[in-house]
Amino acid sequence: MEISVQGTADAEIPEQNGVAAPPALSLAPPELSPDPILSEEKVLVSVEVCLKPSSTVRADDVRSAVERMLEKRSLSYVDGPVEVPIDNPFLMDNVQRISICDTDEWAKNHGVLLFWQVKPVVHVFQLSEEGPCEEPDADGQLSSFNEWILPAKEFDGMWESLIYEPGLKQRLLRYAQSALLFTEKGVNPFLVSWNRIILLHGPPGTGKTSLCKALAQKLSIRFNSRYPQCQLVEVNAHSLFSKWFSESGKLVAKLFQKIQEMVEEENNLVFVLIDEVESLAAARKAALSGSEPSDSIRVVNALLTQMDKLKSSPNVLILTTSNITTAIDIAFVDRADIKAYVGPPTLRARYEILSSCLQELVRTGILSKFQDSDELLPPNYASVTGNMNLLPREAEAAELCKKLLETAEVCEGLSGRSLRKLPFLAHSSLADPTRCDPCKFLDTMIQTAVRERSELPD
Ligand SMILES: Nc1ncnc2c1ncn2[C@@H]1O[C@H](COP(=O)(O)OP(=O)(O)OP(=O)(O)O)[C@@H](O)[C@H]1O
Repeated sequence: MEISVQGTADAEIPEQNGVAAPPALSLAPPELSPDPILSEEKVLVSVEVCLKPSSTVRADDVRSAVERMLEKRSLSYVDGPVEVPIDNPFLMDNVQRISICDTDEWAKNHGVLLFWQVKPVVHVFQLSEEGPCEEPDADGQLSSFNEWILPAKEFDGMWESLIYEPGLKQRLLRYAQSALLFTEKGVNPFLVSWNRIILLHGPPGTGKTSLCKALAQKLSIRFNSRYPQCQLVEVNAHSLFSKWFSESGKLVAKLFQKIQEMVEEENNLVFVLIDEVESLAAARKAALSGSEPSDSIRVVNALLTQMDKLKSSPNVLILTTSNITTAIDIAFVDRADIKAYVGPPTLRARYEILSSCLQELVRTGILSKFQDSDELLPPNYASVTGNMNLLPREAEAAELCKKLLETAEVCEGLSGRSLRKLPFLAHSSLADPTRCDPCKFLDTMIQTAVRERSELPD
């Protein structure tokens, strides 16, 4: 029987074969999501506040100071930096930067987000400068995992630098936030089932590993009131299964023992990043064909069992990546809740990636400024592809945009990794690298891209 979850008890009950059908299960009619323009409901906007490395003040004091500062702001909210007010010595002394995040989706659907529509949620954090901790094993060999304290200086800005089709990053962030919330609230896993495992798959160089690290960094900032400590353990599955094959069993045991110790501390949020998970399937296959020691299958099984064990800990999220979707162990794919395909960059993403490369070269003085102005930014993709009514003085900017768009078109088929290398390769082929304006530089980028594409395997 179909159960309707809409309608009210007063709704007319249709007759079925002359017999009055039983009343449909009545739930309250769904509420329309309130429009903050018309109602009192506010849009939650994350505001991230990065403390200076030297700062020793309490995060709560900074949060209150930033909240007071934002109350005085009568501007619209868009993603990007907010200036630290110079008349606020407390913030000036302690805060490195303040950024507004996640408003882009709202802006896309509804236009401008005005200050009175917003409820800012302030997250205060300080970056760890410790770097990766690689523990050598008993024989002095490098271990098969790296450990980071989050939020780490090395991953700062990574989230913003990754450009995908709209929605992908938000989807991952929301998924991870829900997964942590469900566990936190003690939702019964027999009634509602979810794992805390994400699988990103797609061609090489599309930013999967970086996206996992950036997501872990983001979550460590967003959840820092609940989890004041946060760690990322980066495991390379390939090295786990091939480098010291006979030792693999011990390595898996050692790795998970270490993770288990981290997880036992309930204020610790632990991310386990397993790269190249397709090697699990390869190890199992090799074991079956007899070309590898037969205990490899036990190692794969041990890994899966250990991952299942971790499921009972509320403070772990497992992030995995693979280049070869079809070859991922089916037992593994089944365990992942979110399987997101991360493909090569679209035209828009290529434009934005190349634009951010140019900005960086202008910022560092390698390229001259656009039209000798103070403006570092070439116009964004939307203004290039939309109806751009440029003023005459902006004609030069328009020229630059067109060139950039042309370059992005030529780069079709190149991965994000290759795109980020392109400016370097182009620069190294310049006859006179000391005199470089952005438009001429883009001509060299086009030539370099054509050469790079011709060298791609068929
Ligand atoms: N969509 C993207 N936007 C911006 N930068 C990107 C993008 N994709 C890749 N990159 C750049 O490429 C670099 C390499 O990415 P990363 O190693 O994370 O890719 P991957 O998909 O994990 O590669 P592999 O599968 O070969 O390990 C990133 O650090 C980033 O600079």
